[in-house]
Amino acid sequence: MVPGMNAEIRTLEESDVADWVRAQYTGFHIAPSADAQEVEARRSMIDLARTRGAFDRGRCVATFRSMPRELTVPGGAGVPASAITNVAVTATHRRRGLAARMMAADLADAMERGDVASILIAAEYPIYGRFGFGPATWVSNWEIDVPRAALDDRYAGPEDGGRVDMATLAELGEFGPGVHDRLRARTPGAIDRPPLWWRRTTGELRLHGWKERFCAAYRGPDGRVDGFVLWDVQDHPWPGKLPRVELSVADLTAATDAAERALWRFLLSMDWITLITTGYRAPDDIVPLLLGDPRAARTEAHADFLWLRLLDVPAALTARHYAGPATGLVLEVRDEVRDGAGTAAGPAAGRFLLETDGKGAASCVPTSAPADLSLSAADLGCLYLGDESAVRLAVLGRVAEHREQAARTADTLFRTPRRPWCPDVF
Ligand SMILES: CC(=O)SCCNC(=O)CCNC(=O)[C@H](O)C(C)(C)COP(=O)(O)OP(=O)(O)OC[C@H]1O[C@@H](n2cnc3c(N)ncnc32)[C@H](O)[C@@H]1OP(=O)(O)O
Repeated sequence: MVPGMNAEIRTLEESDVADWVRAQYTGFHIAPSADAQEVEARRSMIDLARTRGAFDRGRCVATFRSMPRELTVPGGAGVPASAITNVAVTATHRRRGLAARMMAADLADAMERGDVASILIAAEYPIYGRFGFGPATWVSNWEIDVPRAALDDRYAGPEDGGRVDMATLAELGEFGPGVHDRLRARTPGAIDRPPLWWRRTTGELRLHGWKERFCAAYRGPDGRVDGFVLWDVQDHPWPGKLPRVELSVADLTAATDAAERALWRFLLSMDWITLITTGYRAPDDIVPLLLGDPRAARTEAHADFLWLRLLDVPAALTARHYAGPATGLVLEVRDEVRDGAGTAAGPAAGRFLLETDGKGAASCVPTSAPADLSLSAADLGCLYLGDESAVRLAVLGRVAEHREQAARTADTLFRTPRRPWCPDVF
């Protein structure tokens, strides 16, 4: 018998937590010993009923957990999503179906709870497509050569009647959640930040790796905080007495367009700073276009970010808004769930009639009418938040058109004016 083939997969008991943390760290190549304080801190983050381990001869060899999150969809509504994280299989037990078995169990729980989708951030691209996930948002990270960049004159003026001030992390704890909720409401792909996120970011709870960051807030003309930015700075030896200081943006959250412009302008005009790393922004972030020379923003990374798996197609498609006219589109969705032992029809499988009212709203119900488009659940996951193009997937042969121009119609309905973006790693 190959070791681990018959490992027991189950949710955790209180007494399993330390062993589970060790296994998760081992899988992520983090030194495995965690002291009692760290185990206690990790315990405060997990829901035992949503945390699984695989146990071989009594030792935890694989980890998996999920958390509730509200995911913003086009139009601004939030849908209940299951956010999967901490998926790790110890190298001694890899490729024996443990991740697949834990995924099948977690997806079954999510369906039973009535979650509309499961979401995750994939460590590596090839892992999750087989489980019905598709990349639904992408990110770009730019490195800006600041001395070369210079602000475009059109944006160098006064800050729209508002002002930027430094803020303490304690102040961030007060105004931050409200600003972030306003950003979420206008950003498909964003998820809520639970109170623990704010406690860890502001240093109220200092876990392994915490460091103090700089923070500034933008107040609009009415005095309300409309945005904030958190950043780190790394100073290097100054060659020939010329500054060489790098600024890394950890979080730039703006609830208004003016706040977004003003905060970037603030960062780009700081003395000494020679390089700004933007962090993972939406690929259509405004920052390169604020520069007199957008080429001074070099794309360091452009990659998939939030992966999405639909669990309830009618609920998901009804919850979001659509551009375009009143029309109908019949989607045939292929879906299979693999659990390491075999395959079965997945929750997104079926044929669905999407009818839009031309004002944004839509209904979606199962139908037996002939399909206009057929595609996999993973590819519907790519289209759902508005980022991917059905026409592009049709060129690849991943979307099949059974009615002329059906992919074009899908794009008219599904695509969003600004690209969806998930600002959070989870
Ligand atoms: C949301 C997150 O937490 S992302 C973090 C994911 N974790 C990591 O990357 C940590 C390091 N890697 C690992 O811990 C493991 O290798 C995991 C979790 C990626 C996979 O766990 P395993 O138990 O080895 O996967 P499992 O045996 O269930 O594989 C299922 C299928 O996925 C495939 N697969 C698994 N991992 C990968 C991978 N990294 N790349 C390509 N294919 C993969 C397997 O080959 C298998 O394919 P098959 O069904 O055609 O035979």
